[in-house]
Amino acid sequence: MTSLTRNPGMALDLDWVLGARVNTPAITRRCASLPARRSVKKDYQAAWLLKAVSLIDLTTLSGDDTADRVRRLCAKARQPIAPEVLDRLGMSGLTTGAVCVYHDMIGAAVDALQGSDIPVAAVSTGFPAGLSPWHLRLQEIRESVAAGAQEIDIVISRRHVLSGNWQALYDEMLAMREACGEAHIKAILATGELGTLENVARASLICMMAGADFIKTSTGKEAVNATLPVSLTMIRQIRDYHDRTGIYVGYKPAGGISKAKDALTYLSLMREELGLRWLQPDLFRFGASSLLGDIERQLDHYVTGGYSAAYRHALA
Ligand SMILES: O=C[C@H](O)COP(=O)(O)O
Repeated sequence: MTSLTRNPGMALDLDWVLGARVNTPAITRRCASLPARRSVKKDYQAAWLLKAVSLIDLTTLSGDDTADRVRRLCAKARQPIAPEVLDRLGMSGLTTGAVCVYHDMIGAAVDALQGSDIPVAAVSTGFPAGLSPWHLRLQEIRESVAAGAQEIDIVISRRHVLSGNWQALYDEMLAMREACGEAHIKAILATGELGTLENVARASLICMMAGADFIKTSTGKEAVNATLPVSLTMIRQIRDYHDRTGIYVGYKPAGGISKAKDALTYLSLMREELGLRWLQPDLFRFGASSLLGDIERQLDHYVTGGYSAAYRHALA
């Protein structure tokens, strides 16, 4: 896989953060027009769906996860699309971007992915609430890295955003990044709990200033997870951060993205707002547990002309 880009971060610039404004009606209008305008057909659609597969953090984050389930997920990450379908599409060697699991499942995932280039991502820091004692959240990051996770998805303290305590959010993010060492850090904002798009924009900037390699929308456990307006708000902050610093930060929408057509809409949004560079696995991932199943069905349909039953793709 493409080696991941790192964000060195910068000093907290509060003027920049507090100056961030979001034109909510304009964001809403732009997002409403996207699914209707986006129309990728036939060969192009198949190619874009294969691209989407390569960008999935194939995820299982359930209380009843077992090593067996994680091993099956890893087998799927190694071979996400049936070889005969891939063959008909003239492609080989396709894998997902990563496998994403809870800390306790890292060992099983690392073992099952031996010999592949697929990284293990772990959700750490008391996922999903992120409210366990501070020293334990940092310790969990260190232990996840020691167990073999190459990517760490942390959750920020929503209360720092809701109370406007930007310095505390910056300090928290900085400490978490340091605890990650060489592992890449994705900052989950839990946008469904941040109240306003302006808060989303400000939290995005703070996390990037404190060195987040990716900013991610949601844990998948909030009442509202990834949405297009939140995505547009976050990726415009990524663009602004890049324009001002030259630094590349990745984007990961997560939670509730389960349909191939929605994945295409997200890819189209990224391409229009940030350009093709942001459609590589080092700068874009889908956090998704069931998206792959629908993409498989659409590709099956493209190749065979008929839809396979969803149960045939139950694992993804
Ligand atoms: O980070 C990934 C999310 O937890 C996955 O959410 P999902 O199960 O709604 O696809």
